Amino acid sequence: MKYQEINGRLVPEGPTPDSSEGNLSYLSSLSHLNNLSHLTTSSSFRTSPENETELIKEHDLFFKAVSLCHTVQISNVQTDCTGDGPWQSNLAPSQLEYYASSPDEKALVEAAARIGIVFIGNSEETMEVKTLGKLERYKLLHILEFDSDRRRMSVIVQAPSGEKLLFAKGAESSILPKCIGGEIEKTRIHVDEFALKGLRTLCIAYRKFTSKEYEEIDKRIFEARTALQQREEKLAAVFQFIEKDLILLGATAVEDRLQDKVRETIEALRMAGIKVWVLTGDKHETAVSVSLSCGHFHRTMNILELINQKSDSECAEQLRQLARRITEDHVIQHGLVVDGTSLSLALREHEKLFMEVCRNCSAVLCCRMAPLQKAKVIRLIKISPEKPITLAVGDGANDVSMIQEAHVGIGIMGKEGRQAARNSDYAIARFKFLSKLLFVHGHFYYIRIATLVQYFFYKNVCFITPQFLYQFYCLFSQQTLYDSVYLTLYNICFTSLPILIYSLLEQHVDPHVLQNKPTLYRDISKNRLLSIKTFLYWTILGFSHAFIFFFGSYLLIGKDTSLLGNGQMFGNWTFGTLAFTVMVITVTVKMALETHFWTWINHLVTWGSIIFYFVFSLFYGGILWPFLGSQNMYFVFIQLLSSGSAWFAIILMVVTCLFLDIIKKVFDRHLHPTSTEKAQLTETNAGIKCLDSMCCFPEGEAACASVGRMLERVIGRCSPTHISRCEISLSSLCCR
Ligand SMILES: Nc1ncnc2c1ncn2[C@@H]1O[C@H](COP(=O)(O)OP(=O)(O)OP(=O)(O)O)[C@@H](O)[C@H]1O
Ligand SMILES: [Mg+2]
Repeated sequence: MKYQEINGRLVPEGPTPDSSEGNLSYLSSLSHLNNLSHLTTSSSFRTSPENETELIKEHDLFFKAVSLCHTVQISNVQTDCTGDGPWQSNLAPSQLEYYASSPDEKALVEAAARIGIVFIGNSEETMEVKTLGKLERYKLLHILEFDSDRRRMSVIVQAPSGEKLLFAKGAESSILPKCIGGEIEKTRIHVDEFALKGLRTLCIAYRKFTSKEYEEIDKRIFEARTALQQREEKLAAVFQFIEKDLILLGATAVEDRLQDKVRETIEALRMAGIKVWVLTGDKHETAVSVSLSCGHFHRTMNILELINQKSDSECAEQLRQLARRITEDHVIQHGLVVDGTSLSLALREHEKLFMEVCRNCSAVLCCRMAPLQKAKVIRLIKISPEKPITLAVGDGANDVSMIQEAHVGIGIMGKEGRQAARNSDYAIARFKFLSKLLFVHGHFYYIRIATLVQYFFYKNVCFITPQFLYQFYCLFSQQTLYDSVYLTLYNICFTSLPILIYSLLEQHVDPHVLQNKPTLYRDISKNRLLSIKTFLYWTILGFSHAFIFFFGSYLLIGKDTSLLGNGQMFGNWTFGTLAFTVMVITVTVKMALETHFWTWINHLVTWGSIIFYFVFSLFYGGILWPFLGSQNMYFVFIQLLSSGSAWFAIILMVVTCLFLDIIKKVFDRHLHPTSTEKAQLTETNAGIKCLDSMCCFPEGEAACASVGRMLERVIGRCSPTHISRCEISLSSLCCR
């Protein structure tokens, strides 16, 4: 806890971890007010005996509220070690391990424990708190659960004295309007100050119930919870009825530290041509401050605001003004801040105008968003005229709806539980891994899938077109060009493995280059590799290859040509087999030409497929198989291979087919290479690659340093050409 604010008095520095009994000196010091003067800002505060008791009461109630109003759980393992369970009153707080779905709650309960008000366990019916070593049992009557629309939660407890109390905590916008007592205005100012520092704030309040009041609300809660229809609405109405007439106790501010490399990751996303929007439930000031610190907003940016709009017309006017400012202000970049209520007004009737403003802003920040609003924003972007692909990243339960709405949903397994991760398409452990996920794995899989799909079309066009052309020469007699076994095995055995292995292993550029140069991602943006142009290219390539297979075979071993030494001529099946053989080789070598990353598996399946075809054909046609009724291919393949001219025909046709493709590739690469193609030329040192990945782990860093030193020594013995290469590798080591 960074700050606490108790009834208008600001405590600038939070308590520090202390003894096993909590920071007893802190609370006991409350009774010696000379120690307390530095904690207060209220000038009206005097250290008189009445104030002293009042202050102790306020502090006590505030911390009681903090340690009772939550849904934190205690780890059983930790509590087992002293006595017989979590109810042990002599349990040392340092042995307690708190678990919560909200990191704020955990921080607050831990902070209260350090002060000396230790939450030591709960069951369905009681909550136990130890105040300065004295055990107090609170009967837990009801929990009014937190939800992101209400932005608050409450508990109703029965104090040991028998009093029935409601403790509520939540966003200042949802608690302060419900308060009728306490230092509301002072607290509001303090909360704003905290938020400007980028801290996450919560307000804490309480209410006392008379027994009659409690009976009434108990009845209402029971009715709502057991309702068979519209339970949610009924519960919301009851919560609304209960959480009112509160007395403000104070506010808390918790620092929500950014994970490491958030700034770098956001910068990389931007360089990759990805537009970043931040959607958060946080307060406006907190959200802006966090956006500035994470690099979403820059100091040089012109920040436009659409906040606190009350009506449609006011909102429309503000939007028009913003649109005007964007055209008039000669600033390169604009950032837009919009809050939940203004956003719903903007989307009601002025959707187009709003989108127009957003389109001209390089960064958009939406704060105080309810979960469904986050999903709505994603839908709005999805259906905008540009039809962009949306990706949502979130870590909390309030991000689930937006994760599900986006084309790609990514959940971060973090302090806020696993709900987001469980509902996502991909789950990552840290935000920084997003760049590797997109720029390395995303890029690889896009290339792999794009090639896989188009190659399949290509190889089947190659396969079926000669059969079609053949019909013109066999009087449409339904005679097949290839034997039925070849027809069956073409896609299953002869040409399946190279593309399968390609689509699993291909790395067209070194992964480190991809990660360090996010701009390469632009080469595959807008589905560039699956565009009509590339699809047509592959299809035309397939047709041209098929024409070469068919007419090449026809010309080279046509009916009047004798190709065997003894004057024998080839028949129908030999003609078909020749075309088929050329096809299997061409299609496989074409895959080899597409492959940039050669492993032994690629070699095995590529050359293995061709060898398998030959070996299979030799056995298939070379033996009279007893279980085959008729064997059209008997000795056909062997006869084909025994002709030198057939070998010449095969080589000539394969080379002709691939030559066209190679020429196109060479011209393309030299005349207008893409950045990815340029990067492919960047030399990468295989030895350094494994070092690089080693450095990603903390344990690897020490090893890296020593290897780095060793390399430096080795450089001294290198030739000048090698030195420059080593230096690049070394500098990449030193960056870490
Ligand atoms: N456990 C809680 N108890 C009471 N109030 C809470 C709790 N968690 C959050 N709040 C309040 O409700 C607000 C909205 O919370 P929500 O979880 O929707 O978004 P967030 O956690 O602030 O931001 P993000 O969208 O970045 O996760 C918070 O800003 C906070 O003021
Ligand atoms: Mg949250």
